[in-house]
Amino acid sequence: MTDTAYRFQQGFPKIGIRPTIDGRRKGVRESLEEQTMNMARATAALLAEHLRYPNGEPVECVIADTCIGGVAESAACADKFAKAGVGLSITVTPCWCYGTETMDTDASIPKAVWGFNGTERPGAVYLAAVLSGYAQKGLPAFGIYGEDVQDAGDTTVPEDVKVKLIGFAKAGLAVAYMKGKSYLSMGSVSMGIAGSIVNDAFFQEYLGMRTEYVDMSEFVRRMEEGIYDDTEFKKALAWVKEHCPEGPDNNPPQLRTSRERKARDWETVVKMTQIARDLMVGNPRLGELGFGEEALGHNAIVSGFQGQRQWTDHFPNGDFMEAMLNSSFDWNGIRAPYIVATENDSLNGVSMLFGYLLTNTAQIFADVRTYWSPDAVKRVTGHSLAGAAEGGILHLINSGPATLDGTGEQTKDGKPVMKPFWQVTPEEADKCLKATSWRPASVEYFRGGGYSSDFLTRGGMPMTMSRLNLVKGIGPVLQIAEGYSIELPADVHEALDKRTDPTWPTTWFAPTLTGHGAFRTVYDVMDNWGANHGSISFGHIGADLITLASMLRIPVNMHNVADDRIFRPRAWGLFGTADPESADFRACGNFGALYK
Ligand SMILES: C[C@H](O)[C@@H](O)[C@@H](O)C(=O)CO
Ligand SMILES: [Mn+2]
Repeated sequence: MTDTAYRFQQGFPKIGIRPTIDGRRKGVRESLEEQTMNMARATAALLAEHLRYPNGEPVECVIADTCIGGVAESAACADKFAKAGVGLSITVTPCWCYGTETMDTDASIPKAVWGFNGTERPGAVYLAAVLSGYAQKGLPAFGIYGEDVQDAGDTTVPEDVKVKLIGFAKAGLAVAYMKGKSYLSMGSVSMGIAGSIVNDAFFQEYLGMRTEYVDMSEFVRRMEEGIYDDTEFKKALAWVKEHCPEGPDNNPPQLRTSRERKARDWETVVKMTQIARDLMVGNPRLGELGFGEEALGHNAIVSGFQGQRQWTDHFPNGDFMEAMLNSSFDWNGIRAPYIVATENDSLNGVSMLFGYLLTNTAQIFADVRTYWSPDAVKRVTGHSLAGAAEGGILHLINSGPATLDGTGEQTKDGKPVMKPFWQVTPEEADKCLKATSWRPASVEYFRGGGYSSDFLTRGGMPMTMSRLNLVKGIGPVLQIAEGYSIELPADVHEALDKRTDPTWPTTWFAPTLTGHGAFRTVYDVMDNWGANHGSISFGHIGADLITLASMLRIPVNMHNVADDRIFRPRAWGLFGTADPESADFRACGNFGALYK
């Protein structure tokens, strides 16, 4: 079985489509059956065309067996959906129907209603009626209503409706897919980083996820007792020798380790990579080797590795393991990334998970290290920042865990991009590997050695940095900054990079400014960042993150997404419309965590 087939054998949540209808027979219902079912079919076709599951297959929709005119048909549909593994629902209708009788009352699944904007029958009146019912019952639902009136026979889905259907479905699938999966904590708290205090109540109540914990000594046990696939190890080590060039040792001469020691470190970091992956998702080969329990894994969709300091004070650091697992390729070929947070920062891991599930692309994990003002750059390099970097830049850099996809060596129409694994070509994977060197770890920090990935992200990529923070008294809060990766002249990058640890991967990032709040200046973005880390996703996905956060009842405390791209449940407007940021906090607080 391939890596991808094995990992995704549990399957994926389906999208349930509910065509609702006016139940009156002898004329009304009969005249609407076909138009209503056509809306359901058009919605299913649209979503299957535009959305893919993490394994690259088109998403699947399940349509109710009949149109839903009343509660009996609602119940039959709920039954069908439960059996089919539906994780989110979209109700569609061109006409008036009976609100509370036809609504979907399963509180845990995200819901949307598309009310056809026509004149012959009042679909939009039903939409308003049923959304008031959802609000009254504490079941927030998304309302979709095309801006322009359509004729009754028009089976097309207007552009504005398409955007909303896709936006809702993408976020709803993320909610449904993470439910029941695990965060695997490998080790405990890293260097007092609060995000690595893995909070089980948050995972359980907000994400529907489990938290699993293993001590890092499990790596030692598996290495010493041979609980890994040695055939794969040999193949991996040979591949690493060919594709992962070792960079220069930046340590002071007296701290440099011997060639023998470096060779041993390579073996250890490859084994660590195999072991972390096996811990996350299991490995059927371990079963064949007589390790049935270990073969099963922890059903983890995201994990974190403490590393610093107990592990890294003695063993090679986790950088190679984290960087490779977070990438879309390794010695087994091109495959979906595993999501692994460094320093076991589970909250940044969740931000990575959100970005991954919304895009199917690999994520960059980084320290939000330095704000470089235009004046400071000018002072130390003589260079004047311009274009998207005009207002200053952020230096995103951390030992290791940034995906190698973050080199920007995949391209579309000649421009750097990060792609879902099924679009990545072997040549592109090779280019990402060639753009990365593996520098012997800084031994002052990492006494146990290891290798840190060193690369520079290509400029001009639209990117979104996000971060989940926990605040006592509120709970989780999400922050989002859309912007661009920046390409500096080589000597300017050199000069700035050499002032910190040059063995780590760098992304120069310029957030898009709005002129107010946290986006008045780049300095303000840095000054308002809630923690030491951020997760960076390719593309401008701020709107999708906001939709997802609202489904999970996580308020967004700062973002630079234009108002007309924001899509939240209709009830959010009932908490105030002039200041949606504050209303979001009230709405999330009022409805509470999705699985409470
Ligand atoms: C080597 C250092 O301990 C780094 O790992 C540290 O600066 C961080 O990344 C903190 O987030
Ligand atoms: Mn860090």
